[in-house]
Amino acid sequence: MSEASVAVHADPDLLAQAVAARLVVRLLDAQAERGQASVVLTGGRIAAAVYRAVAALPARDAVDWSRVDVWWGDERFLPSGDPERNETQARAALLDAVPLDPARVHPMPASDGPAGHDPEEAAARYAAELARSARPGTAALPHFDVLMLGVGEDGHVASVFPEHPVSYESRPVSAVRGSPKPPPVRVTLTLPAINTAEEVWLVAGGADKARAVGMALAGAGPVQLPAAGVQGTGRTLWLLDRAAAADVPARFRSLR
Ligand SMILES: O=C(O)[C@H](O)[C@@H](O)[C@H](O)[C@H](O)COP(=O)(O)O
Repeated sequence: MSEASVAVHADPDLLAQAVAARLVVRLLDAQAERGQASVVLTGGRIAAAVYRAVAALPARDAVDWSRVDVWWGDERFLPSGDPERNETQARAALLDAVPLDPARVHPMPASDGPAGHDPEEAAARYAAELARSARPGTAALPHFDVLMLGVGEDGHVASVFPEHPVSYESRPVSAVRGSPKPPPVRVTLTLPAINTAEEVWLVAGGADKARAVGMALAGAGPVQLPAAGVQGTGRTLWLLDRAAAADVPARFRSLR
């Protein structure tokens, strides 16, 4: 497990640009090392800005997109193509613009898909799809080179919400009902699954995130503040704009 580190950028736009540049480099490095790369996407405003910034980067063409696996950390359980789905947002902002292998793009099931209107069944199907991509006999999950997370004002990550039963869940994928952030029904990777990623990046911009970010870095409990329970196996990186970094504890400030 890795110690957290913090990088701060002047404003949300520069934050998105910097995360986009890091993401391209991370995918290139993974492909240089392993011949392929895998990324876990998230939803929300800052994630969409990052995806648009990657699409606009000339260096994105240096990535062999046909050898990138794309997974999602969480999804809003809505019909396929719904504009509120994290998948729809990511496709519009980035995925439709790069030559991915459709077989390597792994959206979470939609509410009008083969799982029917049953988020538990959708979670089970996604867990099975992850397990099929895992190295035989080793694990229930494939290797994730980088897993990106937005951070909610309440400290949620993916769709793991504070004090919600999902924050105690040990299976890798869980249905979520009664989400405090709309829509109420979701599917999410759980903290134990998120924490198998080699690098986890928590991306947050804006003053309304400062409290949650500060408390997570100060060592809050993972049930009270799921962002505090996130740790990549190789690296845990908080990527913030100045406003979101306002309450970062002093011991991380010296690292900037
Ligand atoms: O489905 C979602 O809404 C997300 O995956 C969620 O975890 C999001 O990343 C955070 O709520 C931050 O979202 P913002 O960047 O929009 O604040």
